[in-house]
Amino acid sequence: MLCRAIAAAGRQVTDGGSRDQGGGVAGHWLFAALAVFGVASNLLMLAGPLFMLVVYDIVLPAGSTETLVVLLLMLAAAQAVQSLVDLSRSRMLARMGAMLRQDEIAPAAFAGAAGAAQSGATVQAFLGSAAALAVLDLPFLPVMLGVLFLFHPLMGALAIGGMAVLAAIGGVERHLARGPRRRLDLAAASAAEELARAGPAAEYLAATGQGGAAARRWRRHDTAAMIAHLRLGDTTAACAVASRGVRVFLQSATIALGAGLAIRGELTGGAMVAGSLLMSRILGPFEQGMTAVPQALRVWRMHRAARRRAAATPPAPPLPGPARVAAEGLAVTMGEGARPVLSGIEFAVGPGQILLILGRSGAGKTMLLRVIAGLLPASAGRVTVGGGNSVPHREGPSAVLGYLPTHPAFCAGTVAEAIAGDAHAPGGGEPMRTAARQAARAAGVEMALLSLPQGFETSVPEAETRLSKGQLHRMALARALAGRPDILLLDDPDIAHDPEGFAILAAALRSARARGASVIVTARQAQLLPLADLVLLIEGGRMQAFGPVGQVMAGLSRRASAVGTAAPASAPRGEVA
Ligand SMILES: Nc1ncnc2c1ncn2[C@@H]1O[C@H](COP(=O)(O)OP(=O)(O)OP(=O)(O)O)[C@@H](O)[C@H]1O
Repeated sequence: MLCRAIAAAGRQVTDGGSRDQGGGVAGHWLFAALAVFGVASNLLMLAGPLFMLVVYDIVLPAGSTETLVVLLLMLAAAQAVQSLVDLSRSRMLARMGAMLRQDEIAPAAFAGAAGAAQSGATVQAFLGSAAALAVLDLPFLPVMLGVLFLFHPLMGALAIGGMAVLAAIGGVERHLARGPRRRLDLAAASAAEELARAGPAAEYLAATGQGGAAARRWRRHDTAAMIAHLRLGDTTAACAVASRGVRVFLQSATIALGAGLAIRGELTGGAMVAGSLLMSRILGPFEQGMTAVPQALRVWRMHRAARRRAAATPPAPPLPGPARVAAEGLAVTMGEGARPVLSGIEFAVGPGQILLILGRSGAGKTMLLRVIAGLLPASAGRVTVGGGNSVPHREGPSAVLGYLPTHPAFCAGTVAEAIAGDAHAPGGGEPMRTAARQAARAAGVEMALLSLPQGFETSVPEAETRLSKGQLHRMALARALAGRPDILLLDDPDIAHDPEGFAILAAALRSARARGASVIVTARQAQLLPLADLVLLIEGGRMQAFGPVGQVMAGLSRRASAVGTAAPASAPRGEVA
């Protein structure tokens, strides 16, 4: 049974885990084997006390050396079997941990993989530890306790009293450690954040000489963490010493109690010694179990939360129709009771149309693009991406979507993979490299990328140190264009800010429109207006106007001349007023 369980679990782990077939079978075998082996291990635990009982009460009075040798051999065999059984239980639990870890990580989207990997690693580490075995052994404690009661009720009562004292010490420890543990977590997190920020800010810190202030702040947090760590250590050490003292004393107290009962003829000498051994086999696992159970509950809650997160992110459905993006009564609120950062947004962009979203800094342009890209949920209304409209908020896979975020960043890999790896996954290879070259050409960055040490095969981290900010931005535009996406979302493409870049962007937008893509671009300035078919004006998160460019501009001009001022966004290259 053990071999089948471990082999099935091992197969599942190495195969990448098909939970429906091999995974489920392996899980059932493991549970069954764990239960059987748990019973066996705990029954074998009684071999030692039984040996004492027989030696003191039968072998010594009979004076039989042969019986003593046979009993000793039987005890050695029992303990060898118990060691094997416990080793097998540890191995089964470790494999169960690996299966659960795989369960958590497999469904996680790559973007959320860090959280899943962390919780998966915690689950695996717990199940591979002695604490997990201690939890599994807890249900067998009443059996041991029952045997002690059989020896004599007073011995059982002493064990229960000892367990109550150990539980009280555990409770005091939890109470005293709560404060230092909270302070330690806070200070350690602040120190880690200070260090994490020092990396990206290294140039600023060096140039302005503020490394001293940052270092002082980090040292303050680190010192607070160190002090809290010391206090926590003092508390746990004191409680551990007290627990150990109680356990050792109780073992001697059992002997004393047994001796007293033996003097009164209520207990045999063998039961006295066996009872003392049994007492240590009860109190040790009980003490371990007290710290292991809260740990197990924390790990279980973490695992359940990870499974819920995985279930809450189903794969995107296929694009149901032609490229089209529309919003109806869309609103976005960040946090409970907060003012909406977007409200009353309504628009529709068809295939082969370019929509320009214009607004001042902080108007809500990025928020709107993020909702369309499926990165932010709408709190009211809906956005449909593609031809369908049955799913509220958003539908459509991101694979057909080209996206240029405000602060583009790239995953590790080569430049070619960074640009076209997703558009051509899982194929990769030559088609991917060709697509990367074409997209880079369209974004005006091909020559810069070819001049890198290994051209398009240069690693992204190296390219990032060798390319200018503008070139990296163009590389991000190339990534958005790669694979000729049906829907193209460009957030404030700063390539538009110089004449050469403007011409490149204009050509890329016209080409996307010509092949029937729906294009949405955000900007603070109006110089992209001549390229657009539609314009959406936002102010303070609210839609001011939407429609064909000529119509919206004419409306603005009429409104402006009615109040005797110039039209705000009508100046082709002026900032939106
Ligand atoms: N996480 C957040 N929580 C609460 N409010 C936010 C959050 N992120 C952004 N905002 C607010 O939402 C509003 C719109 O922000 P958004 O980034 O969409 O502006 P924008 O029009 O793109 O500006 P810019 O042109 O400067 O990039 C801003 O007032 C901003 O302060």
